[in-house]
Amino acid sequence: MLGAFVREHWRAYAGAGAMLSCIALMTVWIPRQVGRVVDALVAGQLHGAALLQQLAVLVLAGLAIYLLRVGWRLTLFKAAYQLGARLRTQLFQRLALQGPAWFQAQRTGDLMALATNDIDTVEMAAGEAMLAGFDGTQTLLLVLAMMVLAIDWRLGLAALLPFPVMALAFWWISKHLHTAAQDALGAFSGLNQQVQESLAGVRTVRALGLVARSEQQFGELAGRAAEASFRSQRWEAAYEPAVGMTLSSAFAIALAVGGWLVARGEISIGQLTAFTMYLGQLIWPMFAAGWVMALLERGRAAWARLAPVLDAPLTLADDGRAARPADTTLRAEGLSFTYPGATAHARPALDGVDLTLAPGQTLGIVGATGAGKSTLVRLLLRQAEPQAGRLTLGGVPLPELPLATLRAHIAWVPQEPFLFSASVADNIALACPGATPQAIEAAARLAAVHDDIARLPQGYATEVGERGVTLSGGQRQRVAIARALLSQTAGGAAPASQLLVLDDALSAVDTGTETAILAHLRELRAAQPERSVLVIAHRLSAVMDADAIVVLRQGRVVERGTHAELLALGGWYASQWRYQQIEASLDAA
Ligand SMILES: Nc1ncnc2c1ncn2[C@@H]1O[C@H](COP(=O)(O)OP(=O)(O)OP(=O)(O)O)[C@@H](O)[C@H]1O
Repeated sequence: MLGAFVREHWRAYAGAGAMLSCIALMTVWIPRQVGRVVDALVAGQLHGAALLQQLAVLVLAGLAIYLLRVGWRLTLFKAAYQLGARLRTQLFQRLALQGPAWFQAQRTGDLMALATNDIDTVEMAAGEAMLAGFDGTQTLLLVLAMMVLAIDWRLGLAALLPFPVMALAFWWISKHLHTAAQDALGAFSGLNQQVQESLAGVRTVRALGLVARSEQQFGELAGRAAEASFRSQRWEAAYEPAVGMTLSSAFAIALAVGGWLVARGEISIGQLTAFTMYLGQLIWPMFAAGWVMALLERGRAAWARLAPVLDAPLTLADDGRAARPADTTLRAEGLSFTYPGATAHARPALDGVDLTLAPGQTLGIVGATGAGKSTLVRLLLRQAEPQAGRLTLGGVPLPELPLATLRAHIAWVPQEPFLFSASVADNIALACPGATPQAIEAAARLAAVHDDIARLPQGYATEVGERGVTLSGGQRQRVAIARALLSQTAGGAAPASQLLVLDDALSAVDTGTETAILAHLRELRAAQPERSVLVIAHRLSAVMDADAIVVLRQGRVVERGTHAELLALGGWYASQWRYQQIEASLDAA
């Protein structure tokens, strides 16, 4: 991935490399020139305008180095930031393709940390580290060549004696830094997870009086993250003393051996001056080496966390190519599903379910909690694949349809709908961005939420979601119903969906509102006779007018028929109906 990125942006990398080469050449030229100037001064051959000219050339060279340094950074960082943006997009695309089974095994905080912290770390490794590594190595080789070849090889070799020890120290530090960096990134992820959970559950935490415990937990995690970062920084900091000690030993050796060579007349004072300047120039490559190693180790640790997510096999295949069938009969045949991770003797969530929903019909699904109703919807939306049996739309098995086709066919209202941080109107028009205000209001009226919206401070323009007004559970459900109904009626860019799925979507509204919404749905169906509705409900009044009702118990169909037939059957439905009727009359009293 990194290699491919560098190849693609070779111009930026080559440009930055060329600028760095110019810098390195000028950098090694300067001491040599200073040496010459010193020797000429000592010999009394340089003064007046000639001296000023030499000094001006040196200053200009310094200025050119400065400008080139700015240039390479700008060129390269642009490329590195592009890498960051690319990685983030790739991560997001990958996440969008994953099915719920994959998300169940992930922690939100980890994914957020990957998208921010880990990608930043990889970005640093690809930008600064790569070029500083190149620059450091180049400067090191040039400076060494000048020291050994252009000044005196004996002096060069003697001064370099402490360097192998430093290389050994670097290797040892990097080994520890890699582990420490991995721990630090992991600890940051854990902290992120805690922030995410605490904020999402802040009301529950407060209501249960768990603020102190939550604070303590957070404090502990923050402490652990800080400690892990500190450990990693401590290893990083160990590079500096290693460089410092090596260079001071090298300076001591250079002065001793160099002084002796000058005394014997084998090198000039100017050459010794140049040599010590070269030694000083080794500071940057040495520090660069430590710094680059630290960045690369951190980058490698981040990449090791990022790569498995980018390469994880998709849990949801989207390779169906069938066209949208003309006949939209939905059929389940022998449908069975067991949740992954369920114990061997656990009952399947769905067990040999057969049902049919013809175009224009309404099918009600009822059953006690845990009977498998929501699981059926999950399979219908292909959030999971059945282990046995199949679901077909117009005879076409669902996996043979492109996911986009299937999802455009279904308008789904989940039990707990999500509202985005946007206006009510935008939330309703989520699936049909081009919908007119009139169409949005019509959908809101059908979902019996128009009056509630009209009472909001800015009506349809009121911001809701995390950053806006908090709507009640029932209002949220009705906004979601309006959203689904709009996607069934409004033209917009997307094709109108044909199947409305209400997954216990009326649970939080009162019986009167439920009756009003169901009456609207009936009117709508009369106008659009080919549309079908799947109603999942606890409250039987929501399905009593359905063309057929299926009762699930422990994943199996135990009763089926119309409301009247089921009452006559005298089974679960009939007793549940009686019970709910009594409950309703008690509520009314
Ligand atoms: N993500 C999951 N992992 C494992 N088991 C699950 C999962 N979701 C549901 N189940 C189990 O599958 C069975 C059917 O659950 P499902 O949610 O379909 O029931 P339901 O009829 O929709 O219930 P409710 O009316 O309470 O929403 C239950 O035994 C439940 O414990």
